[in-house]
Amino acid sequence: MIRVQDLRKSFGTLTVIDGLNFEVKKGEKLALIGPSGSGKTTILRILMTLETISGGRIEVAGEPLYHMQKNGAEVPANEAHLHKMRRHIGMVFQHFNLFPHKTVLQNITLAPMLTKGESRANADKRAGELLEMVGLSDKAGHMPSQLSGGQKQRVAIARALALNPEIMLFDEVTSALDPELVEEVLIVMKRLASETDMTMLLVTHEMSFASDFADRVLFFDKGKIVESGPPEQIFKNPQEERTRTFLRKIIAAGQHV
Ligand SMILES: Nc1ncnc2c1ncn2[C@@H]1O[C@H](COP(=O)(O)OP(=O)(O)OP(=O)(O)O)[C@@H](O)[C@H]1O
Repeated sequence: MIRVQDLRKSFGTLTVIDGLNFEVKKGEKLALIGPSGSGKTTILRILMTLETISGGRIEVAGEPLYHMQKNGAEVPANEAHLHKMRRHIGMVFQHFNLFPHKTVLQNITLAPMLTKGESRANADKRAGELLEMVGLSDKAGHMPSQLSGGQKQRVAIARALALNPEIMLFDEVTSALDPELVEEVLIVMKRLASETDMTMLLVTHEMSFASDFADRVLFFDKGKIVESGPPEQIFKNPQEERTRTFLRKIIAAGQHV
């Protein structure tokens, strides 16, 4: 579903991603973990086409994301191509990014109506189903300012799902929440992971969540994959010293892994 080959990304002289290779199969749930500043968010932003790349190649659903072949040469993808490719992917951000002057329902229906030309009736129906799935049927007419952080994040998840993406990207979706609100968002995401065949990539600092959610975990440091494997391997029997050092620090900070 996603193939990343020799990906490089620099911001000016700072190299953030340095020759990255990985694949994500259709339906796979992948967690990206690693120290702060190691480039995890940048990878999701690149997949969402919010950042350009400095080198390498990414394929999504068999098509290059950023570059298209023209007479045998690679040329940068144009806006129309990026627009088409973005339809495969939905993203949920750390800071919800809801439209503050729209109701919960309008937040969810806006994109399907504007970008897919869906009728209001169809968009409302689908939004109703999604609100039920995230446990917020009673909040359709509320404004975002009337919701808790956990509720806002569940609306953001419903909004991303409204475009029926095949791939969902979650960037530290619980790290801006008060601790007592984290669980309600994790429950929704675990349900999504177990009940749908969407391909999902999750960046998280919560190791127990990565462990419950993912089929496979990538431990990532300084723009490179250090170790990749099922959660039991990465958390219980890591093969690399850098992974062990990272996990020791996490445990010392009070987390269960
Ligand atoms: N737009 C930008 N301009 C310059 N530097 C950037 C930009 N975006 C990210 N960086 C830098 O790239 C590096 C990787 O950032 P990124 O946010 O991808 O890391 P991360 O692993 O997600 O970190 P965290 O876990 O703290 O969110 C950091 O050094 C960051 O300062």
